[in-house]
Amino acid sequence: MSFRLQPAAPARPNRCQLFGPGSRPALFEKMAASAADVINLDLEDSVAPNDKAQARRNIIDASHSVDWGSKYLSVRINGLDTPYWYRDVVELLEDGSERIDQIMIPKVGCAADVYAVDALVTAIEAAKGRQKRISLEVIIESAAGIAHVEEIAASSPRLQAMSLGAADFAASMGMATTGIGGTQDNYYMLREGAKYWSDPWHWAQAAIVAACRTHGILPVDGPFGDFSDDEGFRAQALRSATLGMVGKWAIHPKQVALANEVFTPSEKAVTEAREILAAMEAAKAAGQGAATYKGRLIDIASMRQAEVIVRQAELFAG
Ligand SMILES: CC(C)(COP(=O)(O)OP(=O)(O)OC[C@H]1O[C@@H](n2cnc3c(N)ncnc32)[C@H](O)[C@@H]1OP(=O)(O)O)[C@@H](O)C(=O)NCCC(=O)NCCSC(=O)C[C@H](O)C(=O)O
Ligand SMILES: [Mg+2]
Repeated sequence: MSFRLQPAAPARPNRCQLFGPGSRPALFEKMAASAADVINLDLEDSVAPNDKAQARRNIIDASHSVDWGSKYLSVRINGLDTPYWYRDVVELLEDGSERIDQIMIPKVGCAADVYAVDALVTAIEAAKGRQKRISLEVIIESAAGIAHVEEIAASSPRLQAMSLGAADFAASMGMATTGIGGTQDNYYMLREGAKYWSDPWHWAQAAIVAACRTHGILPVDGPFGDFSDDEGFRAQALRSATLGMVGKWAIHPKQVALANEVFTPSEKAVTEAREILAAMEAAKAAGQGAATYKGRLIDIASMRQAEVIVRQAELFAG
């Protein structure tokens, strides 16, 4: 372990982030009633330019009128390259209720993007005497974003979560696909005439997880566009969970249960993790640093792995 300890990410459930356009207020009550841990009301790409001002008003009104229960309530503002973003922040925090928890910044390309939003949020909070400190989340969805991912993860004490935005990421990278996440037909290895598909999102996800874990940020997988493909969503989510991501976006309500299922450790996994911890406690009491569990090696590092699963299970139980 480095002399500098790895900080813990915020201890709150973030298995599923359900998105809905700010221009469709009829969806808000349904979103609030869903089983998603986080709600993302969108002012950015799902809202047409002519609807931006009304969408802001809809979200502000809903922050007062809708019962969001225990949901973590996040609003995605417009990108810093647009004329909309500063009004998004100003109006949301001047007129929106204290129920708003988080602002999501899209297309972040460098730490200064987060700094700019942080400065504006800080000024408004002080001027308006807001009681709740707004947190930030960012989307890595450009070549610049992934190139600067570590400095972005370190950019602000307000930063709590970071997502991969597969659609804009693919566009910015010039990737030859219109798919939003998932298996890409042309990304395969060939051996003796058989195709073996590989995962073009893997390296960006791994870079995001490493940056997030270094700085105590929640790494989240973004959208899976084909909401008619449950198995495709599940496969993508399982890969993300295996890499260390804590949750995934839902762009349609039918994806919420899938994300919750994948990012909640199964009873079998939790039982196994507890058994590993017990076996290692017994080994330590006997003066040993390693032991055998179901025919395989376990040691002190296995305890740390098992603790990750037990901590997750405890988070969702309570
Ligand atoms: C994708 C949708 C446009 C589909 O909407 P719709 O045609 O209304 O869907 P259905 O008829 O299948 O709906 C069935 C019922 O579910 C309700 N519904 C629909 N969407 C939602 C929702 N988001 N939350 C809650 N409830 C929802 C319908 O009202 C129906 O209810 P009922 O009639 O009572 O049965 C739509 O789902 C949608 O707009 N999704 C979100 C789109 C969005 O926010 N996109 C932005 C995030 S993705 C992105 O930005 C890309 C990223 O940045 C990147 O670069 O990768
Ligand atoms: Mg995007």
